[in-house]
Amino acid sequence: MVEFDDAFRQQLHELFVWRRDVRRFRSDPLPDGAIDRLIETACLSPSVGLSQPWRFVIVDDAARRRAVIDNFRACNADALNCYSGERAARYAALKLSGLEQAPGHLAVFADKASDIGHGLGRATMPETTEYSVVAAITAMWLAARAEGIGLGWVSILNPDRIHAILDVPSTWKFIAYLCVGYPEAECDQPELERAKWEHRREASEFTLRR
Ligand SMILES: Cc1cc2c(cc1C)N(C[C@H](O)[C@H](O)[C@H](O)COP(=O)(O)O)c1[nH]c(=O)[nH]c(=O)c1N2
Repeated sequence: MVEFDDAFRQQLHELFVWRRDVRRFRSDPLPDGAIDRLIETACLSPSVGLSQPWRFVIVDDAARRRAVIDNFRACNADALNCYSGERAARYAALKLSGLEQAPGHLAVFADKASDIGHGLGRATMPETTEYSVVAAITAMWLAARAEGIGLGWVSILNPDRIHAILDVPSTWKFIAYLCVGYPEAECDQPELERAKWEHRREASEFTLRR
C-alpha cells in the first residue's frame, strides 16, 4: 500500500501549476529512451474497457518531419485567414508550434478497430476510445514536466495528410502531434495568456450544480 503525504500533494499541485504547453525548445537532445519512458508512463492511463487504444509513432525520419512542418505552415496560414483586424494581427504574432526546434516528434493515434477490451463501455459512446488516448497524453504531459521535459501539442495539421506522411493503418484516428524537448524557459502562466490571446478563468465559471 502506497501512501502520499502532504508534501507530496503540494508538489503534485505544483506539477499541475507548472505544466506548460511548450513551443520554444532548446536544441539539446533528449536522453536516450526518454520518449519510450514517457510512453510507458502514458500506458498506465485509464482506458475504456482497458482497451489501451493509444498508438504512438516516434517520428525520426527527416523527410517525414519536414513534410509535417510544411503541413503545419499551410494549415496555420489557412487558420490566419479566418481572423481579421486586430485578432488577425495577434494570431500572426503567436508561436504555435516548436516543430522546427524540438528534438522529439511524437504522433499519437487512437486505434478504432482494436478488439482489446471487447467493446466494454464503447457501445453507446464509441468516442470514449479517443477520450482514453487524450487521458494518456495528459499523463505524459505531466510526467514529462516532472523530468523537466516540455511537451507541445500541435493540432494545426491536416489529419489525412499526417496519415499519409506517417503511413499508418487507416483504422487509426489521428489525435495529436507532440513536440518533445527541453523548454527554453519555465513559467507558471500559459503562453497564450502572456500573449493576451485568452486568460485562464475561475473553475466556478465552468461548474453547474443541479
Ligand atoms: C487538444 C489540444 C490542442 C492544442 C493544444 C492543447 C490541446 C489540449 N495547444 C496548447 C494550448 O494552447 C494550451 O494547452 C493552452 O493555451 C493552455 O496553456 P498550458 O497548456 O497551460 O501551458 C496547442 N498549442 C499550440 O501552440 N498549437 C496547437 O496547435 C495546439 N493545439
